[in-house]
Amino acid sequence: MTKNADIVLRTEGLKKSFGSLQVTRDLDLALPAGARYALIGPNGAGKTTLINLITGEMRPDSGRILLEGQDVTRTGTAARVRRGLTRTFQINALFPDLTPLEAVTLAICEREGIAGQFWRSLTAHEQAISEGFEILRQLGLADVATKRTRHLAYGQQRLLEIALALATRPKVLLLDEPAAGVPKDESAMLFRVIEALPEHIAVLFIEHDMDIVFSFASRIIVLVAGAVLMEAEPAEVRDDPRVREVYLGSAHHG
Ligand SMILES: Nc1ncnc2c1ncn2[C@@H]1O[C@H](COP(=O)(O)OP(=O)(O)OP(=O)(O)O)[C@@H](O)[C@H]1O
Repeated sequence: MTKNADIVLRTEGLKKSFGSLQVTRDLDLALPAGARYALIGPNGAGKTTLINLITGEMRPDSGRILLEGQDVTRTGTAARVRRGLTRTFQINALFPDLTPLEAVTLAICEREGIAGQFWRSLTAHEQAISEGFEILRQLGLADVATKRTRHLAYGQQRLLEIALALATRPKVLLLDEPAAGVPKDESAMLFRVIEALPEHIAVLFIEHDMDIVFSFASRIIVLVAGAVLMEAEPAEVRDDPRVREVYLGSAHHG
């Protein structure tokens, strides 16, 4: 069992309905530091809704969300990001005409509250630039740091989204289909980078490709109709007859 103190993100009894449709049913999750957890489940299981609830884009009908033991259920999205709860989206939302270095540096300046302050000492900006370059290097994007984003391969663009998320200094990183639209050979590369992110960051990712899930997740949470069917290590999930029946049996999606 993971010690209580190691849990970075916890949800308790989360519930959300859209009209009569219960999309999140009494959901209890616990994400320890260093987690590389996959969230899987058939289409409509409520995966994206769960991420939206955790980040604050949606309010739960009841239940609590705890970040490092602090209740953030009523905290706004931006404040959650400042406290280390960050996500990426399924849809690419990058600025095509900025270079990766410009975009990441800008994100760091935003974090530091020095964006747009040209009178600020140059040192502050220089620090932001070198931190930005370091993040890009970590993600294998150093070679394209000064290319315009529109000229990057799609897999590199998805990595840049993760770089922008890292610029917020996350403790919890929620990745909604980070490899969506990326060719299969590039998606394994992308997940190797995710796997190698700093140890202290807890990662929860939604992914439909089971090869990827079984290779890169340290644990898998299986969501069916808004409830956790099981949470276990990949081998156990793979062998579970309920998962085969409910999820893998209906795997013609994504
Ligand atoms: N804003 C909304 N209003 C009404 N219904 C919604 C809303 N958002 C999601 N739903 C419904 O809630 C259910 C869960 O949706 P959600 O997108 O969370 O599932 P998912 O597991 O992420 O699915 P997918 O794998 O297709 O992305 C679906 O039936 C969806 O139609």
